[in-house]
Amino acid sequence: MTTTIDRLDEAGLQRHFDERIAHDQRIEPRDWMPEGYRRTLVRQIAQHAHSEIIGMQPEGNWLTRAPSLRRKAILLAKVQDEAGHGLYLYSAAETLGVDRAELTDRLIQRRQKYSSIFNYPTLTFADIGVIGWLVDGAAICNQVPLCRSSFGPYARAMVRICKEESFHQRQGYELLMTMMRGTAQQREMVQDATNRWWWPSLMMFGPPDSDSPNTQQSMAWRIKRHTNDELRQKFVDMTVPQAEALGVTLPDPQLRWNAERGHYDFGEPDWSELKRVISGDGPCNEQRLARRRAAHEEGQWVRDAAAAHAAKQAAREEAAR
Ligand SMILES: CC(C)(COP(=O)(O)OP(=O)(O)OC[C@H]1O[C@@H](n2cnc3c(N)ncnc32)[C@H](O)[C@@H]1OP(=O)(O)O)[C@@H](O)C(=O)NCCC(=O)NCCSC(=O)Cc1ccccc1
Repeated sequence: MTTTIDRLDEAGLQRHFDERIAHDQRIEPRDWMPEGYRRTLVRQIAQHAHSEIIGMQPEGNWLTRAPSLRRKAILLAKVQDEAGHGLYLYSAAETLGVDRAELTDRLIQRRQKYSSIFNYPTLTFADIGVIGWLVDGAAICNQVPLCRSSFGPYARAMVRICKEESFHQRQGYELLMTMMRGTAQQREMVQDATNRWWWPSLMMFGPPDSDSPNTQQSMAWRIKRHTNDELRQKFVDMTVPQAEALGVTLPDPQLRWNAERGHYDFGEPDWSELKRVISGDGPCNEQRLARRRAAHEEGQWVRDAAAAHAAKQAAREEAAR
């Protein structure tokens, strides 16, 4: 088999790749792949990794002010999980021949994006619950299909990430249930946080399909398995009954069940807001990137020490041979 592939010219390799995609077979790092496929994966996986790392900040904001030791331990574990997700994803990107340090530079220099959702502030502890419920809920909707993405390392990273995300979603919902059983002021906090995070959560799925330059090709390559609008609809359908069970109102007067379609109808997100936030003009963009840059610079001595240690170990092993 390998020798047959070795003898293929560029057109033959492309045909072989297309057949594997058509048969839902995984593409692995050493397989031939079109340059555009590699570039698209690096773009999406790196953005996803950056989102996990920047996504630690809004929740990290409440670590020192969690209302109990139990809530603090839960939040700390969640934020650490997000660091882990970032690391799996950077590792998956590295199998495509890019370097994690280079990807971090691209983020810090604003040459790569991260999810719009992490540019909104976390104003009260109810935001922590709503991030778990809505933001992790949206992340799960988007990422479960990515477990079947055509690129092996990305799909496999997603399996573990999704398991952890679903735990995150449940902890958020449980926190909100607890607050809803509390005082009137706590219930107001939950409603206020829901009002602020609902529309930004819908925007996490990206622009509408009619304005999404990458969807068609990414679907053809089976990197993405559903369009942005399909996933947004799935999220709305899944979330409305959860809001009812919780006792909060979703801030969309157009939200109603459409028996004919078998789905909820919902209002149009403000796409100009998504564009603004993506292009750097959201409420917290400056703060998030400044914090990431400072953490990177302050961590230089750790990277230097790790590199010096690795060099010393390698020299010792060489001497012992
Ligand atoms: C659906 C989409 C995000 C976008 O579809 P595509 O086909 O790739 O693009 P499309 O043509 O539709 O858009 C045109 C342009 O707009 C960009 N853009 C679009 N939407 C956004 C946006 N919302 N924010 C910023 N940029 C956005 C897009 O990159 C493209 O720009 P480019 O051409 O690159 O310059 C896809 O990349 C995906 O599924 N990614 C994997 C999932 C993922 O990354 N999840 C991360 C969040 S979950 C998490 O971290 C877990 C967590 C929870 C709680 C706490 C902590 C952590």
